Amino acid sequence: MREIEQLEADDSDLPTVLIGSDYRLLACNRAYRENAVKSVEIGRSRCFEITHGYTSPCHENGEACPLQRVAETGLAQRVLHVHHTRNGARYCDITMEPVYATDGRLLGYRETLQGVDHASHEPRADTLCGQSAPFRAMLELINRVAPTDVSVLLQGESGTGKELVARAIHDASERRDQPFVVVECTGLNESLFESELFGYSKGAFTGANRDKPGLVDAAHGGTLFLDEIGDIPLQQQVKLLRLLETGTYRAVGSVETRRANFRLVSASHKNLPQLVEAGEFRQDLYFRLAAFPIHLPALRERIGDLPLLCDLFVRQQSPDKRLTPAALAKLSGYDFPGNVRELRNLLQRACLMADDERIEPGHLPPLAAQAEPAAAATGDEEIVSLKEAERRYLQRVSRQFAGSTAELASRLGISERTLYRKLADTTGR
Ligand SMILES: Nc1ncnc2c1ncn2[C@@H]1O[C@H](COP(=O)(O)OP(=O)(O)OP(=O)(O)O)[C@@H](O)[C@H]1O
Repeated sequence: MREIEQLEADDSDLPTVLIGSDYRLLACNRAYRENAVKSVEIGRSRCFEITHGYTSPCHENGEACPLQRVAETGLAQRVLHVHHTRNGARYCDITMEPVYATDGRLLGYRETLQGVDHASHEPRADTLCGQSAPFRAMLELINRVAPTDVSVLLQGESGTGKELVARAIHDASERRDQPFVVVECTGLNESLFESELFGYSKGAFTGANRDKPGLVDAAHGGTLFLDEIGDIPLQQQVKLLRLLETGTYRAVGSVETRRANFRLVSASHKNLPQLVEAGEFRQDLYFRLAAFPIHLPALRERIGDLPLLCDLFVRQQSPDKRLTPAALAKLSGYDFPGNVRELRNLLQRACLMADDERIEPGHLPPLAAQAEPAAAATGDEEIVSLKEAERRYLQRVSRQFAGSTAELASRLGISERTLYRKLADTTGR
């Protein structure tokens, strides 16, 4: 029972708890008690009651239960959950492992809860916001890699949040108090590339009338974020590779070799493996950059996050305004080639166009519809449930209709309240 005494006496800030096979708490530290919204009763309280407010285990509520997995496999597990804490509901990175007595008997399961500050499942400024499965899968990868020094490659379409993710990785790393330096690689020609990245010494070229440190110097101790890395021409790729392989560099016009100290995060909207295949990107450099690749889902792949993101951007622009369900339905049928950035810009404009607190479909610009399955033209009409047909129809008409929700409801022969409810179902995918 030394484990129990040790845990009760543990004064660290990481909430930690020992849980029995029946989900009851056997011991916990001070941080766990202070973090909990309910009072913790050792021997009585069950883990899912304290952290989720559930009355039954997480797996019966649609969430992965780490205890169940550890019991099955005997191996440590790490999962991402949303927990109720004193600071509200927040993402929590959970690690669970079995704990054995010296005689080999299973004592219970030790769970540590690491709060995630860089992401939120509610609208919160300056964090990565999302709830959908593709978003959570991305967040799990971010949380795993952030505390290490491994090079990360972010791949995703323009506007998917690559710079935001790069910052999140920096903020969640040991280097968070050191600089985060962004290098926009597009448009850096050969001489600019070297002098920007490595700096130059006085007299290196005409106009160099003083020593100038480069971005690698500026990032010393911190994170260097190379954005649009796919745009670097082959000659510069060699120089970057040399920097990464030797960990050293020389300022232009200098003979002094300097040692670099940065964590590398790079990003590209281009498909780098395809560029490698086409001979436009060096394979050896690609392998160095992509030690840990992370795919950032396009907004259309995580359309379930649309209501949350709309809420975030409308609140930021005009805290008193709200998007009507009809306007949300119009947005949800759109493809968003410009992703989250396009959504943010579109809502900024809509906030300016709406005179009262309701943002209606007419306040949004015309949006090209997503391609519908071309069935009718071939005569092979797809058979779907009437509910699904209604969903598709409502999405289509709310996209096309430029008037208010009240006018649309009247044209459809239903009350405005019924239309609101149906449209909310339509977007709650
Ligand atoms: N998950 C998210 N939660 C909140 N805001 C987001 C999220 N993803 C992106 N954004 C916002 O969308 C905008 C675009 O993000 P960002 O500049 O990071 O994208 P990017 O992928 O780096 O774009 P580009 O490839 O064009 O440089 C920013 O305002 C950013 O704050």
